[in-house]
Amino acid sequence: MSSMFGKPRVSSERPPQSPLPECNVAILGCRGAGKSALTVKFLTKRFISEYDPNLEDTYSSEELVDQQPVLLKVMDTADQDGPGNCERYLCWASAFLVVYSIDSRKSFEGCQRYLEVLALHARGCQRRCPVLLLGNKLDMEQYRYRACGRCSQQKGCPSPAGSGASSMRCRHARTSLGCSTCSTRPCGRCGARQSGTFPCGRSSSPRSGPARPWPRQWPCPPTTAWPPAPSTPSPPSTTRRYPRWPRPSWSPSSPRGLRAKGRLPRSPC
Ligand SMILES: Nc1nc2c(ncn2[C@@H]2O[C@H](COP(=O)(O)OP(=O)(O)OP(=O)(O)O)[C@@H](O)[C@H]2O)c(=O)[nH]1
Repeated sequence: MSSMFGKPRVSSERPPQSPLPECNVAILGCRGAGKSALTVKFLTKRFISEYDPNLEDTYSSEELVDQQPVLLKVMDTADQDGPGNCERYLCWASAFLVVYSIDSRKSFEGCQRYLEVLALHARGCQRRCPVLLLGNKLDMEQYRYRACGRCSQQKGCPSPAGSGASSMRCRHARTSLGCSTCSTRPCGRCGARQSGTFPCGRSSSPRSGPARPWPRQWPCPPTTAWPPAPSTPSPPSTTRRYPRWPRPSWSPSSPRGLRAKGRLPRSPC
């Protein structure tokens, strides 16, 4: 049994005649939401920042799901302007991931159109496909728009309860989406950017800490939680499990793939 992505591989123990069950996952969302980054992170456990926004591809990886080996196929879509030509993934996928960036209200609102398309498709479809609404770029929490509770200005990504996720019958992955304070954001009513009490009278949460200029820097560099993308292939190390190159366990369906997207360094071989 060899190791792949830190998980045990079982392919060598499988009789050759029994094909793996397949699971097709389509990753949807507005441009820049981080779909490709998520895909790459999942496949390689690395964060790679360069990208070509116009490329779309499907990748496959053997994974363990409930202790069972599954051939997971991930379609990293690249719609130009919201859902279009949706048949290519509606008929193909058995699960959908609708991604938005927590620092972009526009990307969140863009998800609504995808969820509507999926809901429409589900109505005319016999099989039920799970849909997950996913808030991405959690390291950008400090730049996330938020609603001012006093002014009722909905500038930010709403909480899952108000997101419409339940009415769209999808799950909403919320890791840091909760609106705790907007003290580091301009107040929707008075425009002030400070902690404590705003000129309009709204108080900030004590959890907010010191005020930060907003935005401090844009675009935000990846935090330390994201390993920097090396420009050359990383040799396997004992502390970090980066895949060997070339990696046999997953592959883009076309030569364009991630490498063409600039997301993967070229193999040294
Ligand atoms: N800070 C931070 N940046 C991210 C994260 N995920 C993606 N990005 C950056 O966001 C930008 C867009 O990411 P992509 O993965 O290309 O987004 P996409 O949804 O695939 O965009 P399209 O290919 O245009 O559809 C890139 O500059 C990424 O480096 C994240 O979790 N944190």
